[in-house]
Amino acid sequence: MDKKERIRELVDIINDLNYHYYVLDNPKVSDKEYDKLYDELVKLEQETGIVLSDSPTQRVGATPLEKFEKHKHLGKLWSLDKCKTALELKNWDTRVRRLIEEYNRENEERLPNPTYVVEYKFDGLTINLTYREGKLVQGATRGNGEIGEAILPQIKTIKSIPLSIKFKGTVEIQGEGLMPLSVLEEYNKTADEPLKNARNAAAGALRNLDPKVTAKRKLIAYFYNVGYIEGKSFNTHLEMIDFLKENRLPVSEYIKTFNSIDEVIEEIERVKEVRNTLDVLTDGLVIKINDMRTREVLGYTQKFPRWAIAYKFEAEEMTTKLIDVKWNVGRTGKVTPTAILEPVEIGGVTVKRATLNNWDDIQRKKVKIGCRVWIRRSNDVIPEIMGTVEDSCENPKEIEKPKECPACGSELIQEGVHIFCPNSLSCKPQLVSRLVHYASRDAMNIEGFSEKTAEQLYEELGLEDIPGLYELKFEQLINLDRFGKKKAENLLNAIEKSKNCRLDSFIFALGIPNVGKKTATDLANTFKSLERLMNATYEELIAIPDIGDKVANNIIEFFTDEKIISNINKLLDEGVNPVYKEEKIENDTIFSGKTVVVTGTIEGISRKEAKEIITKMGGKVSSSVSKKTDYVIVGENPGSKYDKAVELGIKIITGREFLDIIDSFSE
Ligand SMILES: NC(=O)c1ccc[n+]([C@@H]2O[C@H](COP(=O)([O-])OP(=O)(O)OC[C@H]3O[C@@H](n4cnc5c(N)ncnc54)[C@H](O)[C@@H]3O)[C@@H](O)[C@H]2O)c1
Ligand SMILES: [Zn+2]
Repeated sequence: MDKKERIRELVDIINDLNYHYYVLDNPKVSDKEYDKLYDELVKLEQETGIVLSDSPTQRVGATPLEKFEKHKHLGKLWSLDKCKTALELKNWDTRVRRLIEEYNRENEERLPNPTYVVEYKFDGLTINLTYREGKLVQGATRGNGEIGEAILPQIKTIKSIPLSIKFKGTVEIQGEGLMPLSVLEEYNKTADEPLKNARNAAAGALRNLDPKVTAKRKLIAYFYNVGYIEGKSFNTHLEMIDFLKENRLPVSEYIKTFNSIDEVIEEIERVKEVRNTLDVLTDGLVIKINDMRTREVLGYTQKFPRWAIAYKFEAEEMTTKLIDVKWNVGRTGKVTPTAILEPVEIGGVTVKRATLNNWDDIQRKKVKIGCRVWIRRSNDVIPEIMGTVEDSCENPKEIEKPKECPACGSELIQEGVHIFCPNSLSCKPQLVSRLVHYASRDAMNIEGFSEKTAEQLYEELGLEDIPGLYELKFEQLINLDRFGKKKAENLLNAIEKSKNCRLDSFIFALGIPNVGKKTATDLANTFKSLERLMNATYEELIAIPDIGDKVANNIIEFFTDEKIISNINKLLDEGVNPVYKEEKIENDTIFSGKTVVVTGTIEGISRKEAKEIITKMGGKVSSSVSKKTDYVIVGENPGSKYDKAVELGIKIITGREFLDIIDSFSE
């Protein structure tokens, strides 16, 4: 195919993708796949000089839907130029600086050196508010940048958007309507049709004809631009943001300025690490020139301003084909589906498997073998299937709900939305993973005990339960494949050693559903003995700060199961002896029995750590300085507590001295 034909083809493909994305709020491909086609088109247009009249590179967004009234924006809404690497960003900066220099050479009134404003690039639906005489009179989508859809009733459901403002002139304010990720997760737990991602969720909600539906989606919004204003102008972006704040529009707390592009690049690296902790979807950062006069000089292309650029992060969402679904049995007997995928790269990692929570989830997400599915992977989270790409199935095959255990063939039982293999005694994967968990480091810490060991013990020695571990004999082990004298002895010693264990480790080792290391420690600290924990009441459990209704019930049910009680008794009979050890508190240190206040930052140690150490050293940490205070530890940039300490003549310890004290304490 020659370049001209390919251009025609790409224009058609991209226009179709735009229609699904902007008009139907239901994209057919991931942004990464879209961007690849778009970049190819841009390159071909540059190479050939051919730009078709309906090329998507010449337009913003898409034509507004007929079902809404139209709104003509007073100031145009733009798209953003984008880059993905530090080098591309530097190239943009070089262009900006060159244009500034050219201007400065020819004009008396020089433009200032650029200051860069950095903001999150929110991934939701662009909205444009119109206020007249201090009243919110219109709210619209971006549409094609000049004409959008009027969706005022829908926009009014966003509670943080003020219906009236102090400023009385006509003004248009642009921002982004968003569905917080926590809201999306909550919504998807019970929705008949789960939403595939937060962007489509927000866009679909705002462009729903029924504002009641919009209201249920609990959207929020952030504003970042004044597109049109009567009788007022701003010298800088920051001034404009202050205007938005004064008029009580919701503005993101995150906004930073830098004087060099290298500092911006450092900031990008930093934000990449933390972006997964945000509760809203961001697909990058936007870098803007702060000075408004410079913006005027730099101007616009057909599609975007030259004074701003989006730095796009690695995509977290992709589409790929579902090849198969495998059902696996876990430690508790729960049988869960794993999706086997056509390998796909997401954020530099090749993803081949993803989780599907349960059979109901598969039904709600309309997932079938042979269809393309949406995968989301963010940092260390296990990849998850979010939904199916519409009209993407080739010979789709329904996923059947298993009736028998894939490992042992027992008839499965349904409990709520989950299915379980009831054969907890001799279903191999259940026993193997229980043994591995029991022996793991945070549990009984049996050194040298691997999954392979567990399988051998089960298959070759017929080990049926955890207490059986303590009856293993040297003669049995020595006969196992890959076991020598040394290895057999080591294993027996490690098993023997595990008998003297800490209560919290033992509780964790039991594998109570939803009781992790932290909860196990809380339980040990509260009940101080296994017997008291086994007899704990619901009220006692729920009174522990981090334990909720579900976990409390899990614990009670666990300790009423006769099989489990009998296993625990066997373990105790074998000599396992979990003891509760009080955290030892030193009573012979500089802080013993003293009241201590910490102020300012101490390098290399957090406030929380400092408090923990002082407590461990027998001191009492207080938050305010009074005559009863014995010591005030003063770090960098101390607050008024330092002045107060000086005024009351309280002994001061510097951050440096404190670090020395800790060092000599821990030696
Ligand atoms: N998957 C698909 O099928 C498909 C189809 C079309 C477009 N897209 C995606 O959309 C992108 C281009 O579309 P676009 O022009 O709508 O968006 P864009 O990525 O070019 O970004 C421009 C928009 O960013 C928003 N924005 C968020 N935070 C901002 C901030 N702090 N300051 C200024 N603006 C901010 C604004 O609303 C603005 O309209 C593509 O690169 C692609 O990833 C995907
Ligand atoms: Zn089974």
